[in-house]
Amino acid sequence: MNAILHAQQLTKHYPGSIALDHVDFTANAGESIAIIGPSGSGKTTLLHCLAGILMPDAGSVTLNTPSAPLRLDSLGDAALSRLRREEFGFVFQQGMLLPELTAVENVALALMLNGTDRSTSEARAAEWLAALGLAGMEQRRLGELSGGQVQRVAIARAQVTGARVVFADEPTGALDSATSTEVLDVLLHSVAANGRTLLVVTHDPQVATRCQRVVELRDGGIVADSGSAVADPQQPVPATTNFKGAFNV
Ligand SMILES: Nc1ncnc2c1ncn2[C@@H]1O[C@H](COP(=O)(O)OP(=O)(O)OP(=O)(O)O)[C@@H](O)[C@H]1O
Repeated sequence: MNAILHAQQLTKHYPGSIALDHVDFTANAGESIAIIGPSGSGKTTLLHCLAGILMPDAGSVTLNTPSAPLRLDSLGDAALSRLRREEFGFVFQQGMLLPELTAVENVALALMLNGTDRSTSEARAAEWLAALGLAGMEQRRLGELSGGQVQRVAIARAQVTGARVVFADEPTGALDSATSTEVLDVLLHSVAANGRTLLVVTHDPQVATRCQRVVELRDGGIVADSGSAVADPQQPVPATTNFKGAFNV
């Protein structure tokens, strides 16, 4: 098993609450992992600590990179921002995309922030949008897209840079059930086709059922972990929708 992200004794306090209490956790390369648990159990705090968005009060997070293991707390702000831009992708319920930009500009921006020129970035972004079923919608602003289409834009943005780990927080939380299924299919297939690791915080049993591994939090601690089942990125995820495009753009 090839560990990609390792958390050791992660602890995070807020006034009046312990959001994370000495959590040990390892994500393996290519796994899709659902993080479930009641409201307030620490799911988002765990995701944010693993992604270097939030620094824990104690404990550490280590990302295994091809060159060497990197402890997130050993990096300065600039290095941490760069690592997040290059290695991590984010699909949140809202907030990661800019409404004043078009779909293609939103996706291309992730590449441009990493130094890729505009025309290359937009060409690559358009390929991703097409692979995720949004061909012909590249020039629409977010307000001209449905909720499910906006989440496809977010899924494209999260992966266009080649991020090795994708973090999602309630990616289907604002969608109806049929649209949730479609967006989930797009997310799981695109991540699997590219061999990425997916960590998804969810209240949606459908999301948890379709991930390879389920980790349950309660009161800031992991109380159940279905364990690493399949960590084979070549293994197809069962489809409920037919897709155009192989995703590995
Ligand atoms: N910025 C903050 N300030 C104070 N307390 C916080 C803050 N963020 C989280 N908490 C507290 O930390 C605990 C864990 O919160 P967290 O958001 O991680 O839970 P969650 O499982 O993601 O919840 P939900 O499912 O409702 O989103 C909760 O008790 C919460 O009130």
